[in-house]
Amino acid sequence: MIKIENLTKKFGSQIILNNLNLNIQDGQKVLIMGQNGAGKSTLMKAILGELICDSGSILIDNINPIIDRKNALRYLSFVPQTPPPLKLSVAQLCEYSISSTQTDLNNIINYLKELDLSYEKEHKKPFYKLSGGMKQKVLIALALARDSKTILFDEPTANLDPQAREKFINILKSKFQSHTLIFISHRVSEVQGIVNRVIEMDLGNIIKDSEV
Ligand SMILES: Nc1ncnc2c1ncn2[C@@H]1O[C@H](COP(=O)(O)OP(=O)(O)OP(=O)(O)O)[C@@H](O)[C@H]1O
Repeated sequence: MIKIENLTKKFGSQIILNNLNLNIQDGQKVLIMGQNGAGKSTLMKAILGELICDSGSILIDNINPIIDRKNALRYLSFVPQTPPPLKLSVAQLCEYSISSTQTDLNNIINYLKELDLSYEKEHKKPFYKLSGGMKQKVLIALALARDSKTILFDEPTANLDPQAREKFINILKSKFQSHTLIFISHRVSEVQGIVNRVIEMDLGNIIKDSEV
């Protein structure tokens, strides 16, 4: 369970997260929406322990991700909005993920295959030379293969073609029913049929929180 209490984050004098309270139960599929600059990515960074907030608390299964990030990250995977410009080859990136998270290479390869990306064909390529959609597929496959209890996705389908998007959604529907999934997206249609809760943010506040 993710438990967020009275979380406030400011950048300079600008309040980005405004005394936010939010509980996400195990197994929930949550979409976080809101206009550009509403604070969605900032909230995700805070959950991942990447950002120290000014006040309030976050607990992930009773672990504070700022104090014990390594332990908190055992339960969390993350697919970022902007893939990092890594010089590592796809194979090296997979090896890194395997060594740091006990992921199985066959799992990664299978998810890539399901998303129509051939590991055989692409594994020697530097990650930064892949197309935007291919990068996204690699990051999605790495996150899914970790099989962590909670997976956070920041605009995961933004670079995917319609077929890959459908395949991604089908994988989540068939294999990740019991996981906690948290998406940031501007479009409900992107994650329709998966999410059961929609949260809308505006200027650092939760302005709507509804079951769907
Ligand atoms: N490191 C930073 N330093 C200063 N301001 C920041 C920083 N990171 C984010 N902000 C500001 O915080 C606000 C919220 O940004 P955030 O990225 O959380 O928005 P978002 O809801 O994810 O937007 P988008 O839909 O555009 O991705 C913005 O006004 C942004 O300029």
